[in-house]
Amino acid sequence: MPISRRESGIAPAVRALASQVHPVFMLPPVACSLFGGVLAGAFAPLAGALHTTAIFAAVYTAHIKDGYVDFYLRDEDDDHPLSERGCKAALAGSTALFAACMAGLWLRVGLGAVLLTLPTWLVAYHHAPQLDTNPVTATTGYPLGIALAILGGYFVQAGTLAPIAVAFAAVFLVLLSGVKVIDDAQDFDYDKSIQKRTVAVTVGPRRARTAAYALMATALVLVVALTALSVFPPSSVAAVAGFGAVAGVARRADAELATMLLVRGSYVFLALLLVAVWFRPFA
Ligand SMILES: CC(C)=CCC/C(C)=C/CC/C(C)=C/COP(=O)(O)OP(=O)(O)O
Repeated sequence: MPISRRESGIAPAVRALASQVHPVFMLPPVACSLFGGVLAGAFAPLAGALHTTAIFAAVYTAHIKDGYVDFYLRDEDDDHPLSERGCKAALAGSTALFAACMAGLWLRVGLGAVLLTLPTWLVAYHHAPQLDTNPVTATTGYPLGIALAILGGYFVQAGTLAPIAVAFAAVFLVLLSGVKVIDDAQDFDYDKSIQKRTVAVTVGPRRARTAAYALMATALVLVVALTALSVFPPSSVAAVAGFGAVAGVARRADAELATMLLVRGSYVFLALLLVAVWFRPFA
């Protein structure tokens, strides 16, 4: 049985496997792995490459498994580029790549790096059909992966964790959970029809919006508190002001436009925080 569900041959197989690489979802965790490393100061390329590849393999695993479950087990999707065998082969391949990176990190950095990175694969592999059936784990899975990517990226360079890395991980876990609630609200009607329990389906779109903006506000307050505690430098408030302004506009938009604004706002937020920490302009 071929890898592609449509045609046999190497080129269709490669195209089908490549179709499951979603840059919009995959670039942020990979960037966060690198960002964690940059945050640590000195950057060892081999350890950085092993961690970044492991994070890519984890997110790829999540997408392959989610696509397989949605199409072959739940009959939710109309089409899927990979055959059943293709899904299983891709899962085995991404898991083998992840395991090879774990072995490399163990040898190069130590057990701590493995213990901080392994949960990304566990969360990814169990996203569907286990974690995506509960509104809390369906919402926090991807943000948790991002937070772990920052922590692991830092650890593989520094050999330890520091308050600044934990602070970044916590802020992004809370902020992106808020963004994910708005993102999921876009599919409210469809998710309700298939009884997919997102936050919007579980508590209703209005309360989901309130919860989402409360989570984002909590992340911004956390940055201010961590600035007051000197974990973040004073100029970090610029990131709070930047994201706060975007969130203010998004609040008046529909779920689709709000998601687009908030995702871009998250990139600006990360960039402003990075500039604040890296250059410490008012230090
Ligand atoms: C390192 C890292 C970031 C790990 C986290 C991995 C993780 C949990 C990714 C989720 C990616 C995914 C399949 C999103 C779509 O699911 P959905 O259920 O929201 O949407 P869908 O099933 O309707 O497509």
